[in-house]
Amino acid sequence: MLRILLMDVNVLESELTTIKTPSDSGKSTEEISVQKKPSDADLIPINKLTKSTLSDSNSQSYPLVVLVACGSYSPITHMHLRIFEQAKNYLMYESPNQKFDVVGALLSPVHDAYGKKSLIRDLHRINMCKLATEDSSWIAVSSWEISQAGWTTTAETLMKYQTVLNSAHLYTSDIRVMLLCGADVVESTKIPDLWRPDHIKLIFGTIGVVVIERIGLDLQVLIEQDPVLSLYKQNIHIVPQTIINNISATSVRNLLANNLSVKYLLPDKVIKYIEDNELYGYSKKVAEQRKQKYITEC
Ligand SMILES: Nc1ncnc2c1ncn2[C@@H]1O[C@H](COP(=O)(O)OP(=O)(O)OP(=O)(O)O)[C@@H](O)[C@H]1O
Ligand SMILES: NC(=O)c1ccc[n+]([C@@H]2O[C@H](COP(=O)(O)O)[C@@H](O)[C@H]2O)c1
Repeated sequence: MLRILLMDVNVLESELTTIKTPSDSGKSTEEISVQKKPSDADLIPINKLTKSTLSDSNSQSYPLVVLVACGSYSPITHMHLRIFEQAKNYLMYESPNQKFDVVGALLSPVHDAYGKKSLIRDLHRINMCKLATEDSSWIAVSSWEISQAGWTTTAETLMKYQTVLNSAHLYTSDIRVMLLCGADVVESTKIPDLWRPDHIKLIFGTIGVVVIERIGLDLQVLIEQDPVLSLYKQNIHIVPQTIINNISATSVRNLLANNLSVKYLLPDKVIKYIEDNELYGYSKKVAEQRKQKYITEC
């Protein structure tokens, strides 16, 4: 089968021949690169945005929201996907305070230049995120961050998405981008020099944040005790974890490095991609050797 790939030449020129992309049929693919400079519209998909639902069924109208989750996704897990659903449930139906009409979400993998040791190449992370969200009617993957010349701060990324959504004129009322993250990201604002003070003010004070609780971290206390975050607590929506799920990408990488099963921690399509491309230390040879040993011993 002949497969044509459209890729951002700025970032991916050198990668084209070596990376196996998701194949619909599961058969082998031949890759040809067609070089094209992608526009923001190519990189920031808006095709999955839904119509407003809460506002339609009530005389009252609710602010329209697109959730944006910036992160490493190395690799994407079921927990990363789950936080979108948790946030949507909470903002639309469970929150005792202001409710929001969640019309879509963008999953925004970070640029390789962010420099975290655990990051594998951004094209792999994007491909896995796309496979993981194929079946979602409302979560889309943005390649905008990885297509920039270097790392983009979260505040700049959110502002970019807000601008693109504003100029698309999709709804009669305003649409608002909000940051979706786990509690560890909020905690990281305390790390000296990691976040610019004006960015903290912009993200927490103006844009708004939806935070998913993580085991071992008391968010209420963290926010109350922080002189800056406590100023913006009205704008920080804390989503309780009613079903505790603590899958971490770190533990998934550790399992893969030891050629151990990660089934049910990640979508099957993502597992197949990792195995096909032998990512995170997973080795087909070791897997085959183990299989042979098992057969011989039985
Ligand atoms: N178990 C979890 N509970 C709540 N939020 C989570 C959980 N796992 C990840 N997240 C959130 O998902 C987003 C993307 O996560 P990211 O890939 O950057 O880090 P991570 O999953 O903690 O990975 P790593 O283990 O590599 O540090 C972040 O906002 C993070 O806080
Ligand atoms: N100053 C900033 O804007 C800033 C600082 C640290 C992390 N982040 C973002 O947070 C996300 C998660 O990063 P970690 O995986 O390091 O927690 C990434 O998308 C990263 O870009 C942003």
